[in-house]
Amino acid sequence: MTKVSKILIVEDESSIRRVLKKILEEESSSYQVDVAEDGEEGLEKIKAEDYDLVISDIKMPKMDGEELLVAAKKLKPETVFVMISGHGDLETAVTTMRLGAFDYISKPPDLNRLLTTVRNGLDTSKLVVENTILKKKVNKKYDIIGESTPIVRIKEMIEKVAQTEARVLITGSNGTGKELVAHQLHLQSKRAAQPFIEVNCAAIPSELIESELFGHVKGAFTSAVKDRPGKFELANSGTIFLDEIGDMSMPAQAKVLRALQENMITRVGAEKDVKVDVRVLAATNKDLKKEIAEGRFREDLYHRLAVILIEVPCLNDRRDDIPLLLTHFVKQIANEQGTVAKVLTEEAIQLLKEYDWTGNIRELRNVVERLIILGGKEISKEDVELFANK
Ligand SMILES: Nc1ncnc2c1ncn2[C@@H]1O[C@H](COP(=O)(O)OP(=O)(O)OP(=O)(O)O)[C@@H](O)[C@H]1O
Repeated sequence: MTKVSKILIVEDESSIRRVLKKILEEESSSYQVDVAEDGEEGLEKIKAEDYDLVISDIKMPKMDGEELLVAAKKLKPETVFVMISGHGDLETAVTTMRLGAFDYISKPPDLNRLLTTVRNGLDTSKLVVENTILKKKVNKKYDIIGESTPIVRIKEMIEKVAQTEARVLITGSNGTGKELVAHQLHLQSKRAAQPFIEVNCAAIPSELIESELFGHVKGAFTSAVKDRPGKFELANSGTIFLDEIGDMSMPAQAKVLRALQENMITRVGAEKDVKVDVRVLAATNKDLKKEIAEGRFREDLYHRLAVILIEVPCLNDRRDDIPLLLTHFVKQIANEQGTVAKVLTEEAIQLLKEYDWTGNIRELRNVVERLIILGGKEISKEDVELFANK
């Protein structure tokens, strides 16, 4: 069965409205066509119903087509708009394209052109919807699970801070979820549609870090065979996440400090500076105050980075979240493996809740994966005792 495509025609001239409706309904039985007489009525209908495509006249009483487009895109950004432009408003038609309209057709509408545009518009609509679903799936990977007081407090903080441009330093021991916090700060920010670039500062040898972060020009050093942008440039308009910042060498810290102070970077070997617009998030499992006292971390850089501090609590301090995390991981792993999720018995959950997890949620996830592979259909307390290795 073909999927129904819901189309709304917003047009004040009743003759054109009727003709358009008739043409579309005759073209395909899968087109379900609604009509509205002006922008205001159109907006009410868009609020109440999810349309795949809206065909809207530009000149209309009460609310014109451009206003309708802007208001509708705010409510339902994925709605595809085709504008109908009359003699005098070709320029407006071009403007509406910039405001997110898919296409425009001129009055009186040419039949073939109209049907092709509608078909193309509906194809685009399908792609946009699929894309949104995929993005949601990917973003779900970064959901922070937990309802304990410390986690709720962290989520509230993320919500407040994400909207701002403030730099954030995320601290906490290994595997507590610092990376998830950084992803959420990006996803809930205005920069969400722009790149999120992650740099693991501990994994890059100190002699390469400058080129990795700031890029290089051809010939800057032996292996620099061509110009290459660094992570700061790649993150332009978006967010850079400097993970394990406590492991960065002192010379590299000086360069990062300059980038933060001036919003400028210089590729290794280049003469000119490049302006960058990047939000900086950093994380560490080290006690940076101690690192500063021992001369391994620059105090000025610390103050640049830690405008907002988010301390992620370790799992032992939020044991109440363990059952939720267990269910989450069981589902997530079953999903990855394409199998049916197993069930943990109450006793198994209780036992896992009592173990000493230090901070590491990654370890908890590994244990769940092991239990799924080695345990029975229903994961029992005995399975936990045998395979959890705690
Ligand atoms: N609250 C949570 N809800 C769901 N999954 C979580 C949560 N916290 C951590 N995880 C999962 O645990 C693993 C480790 O988390 P993450 O990589 O964010 O930790 P980290 O603190 O950045 O670790 P590291 O210090 O080793 O870089 C990831 O698989 C992550 O998805």
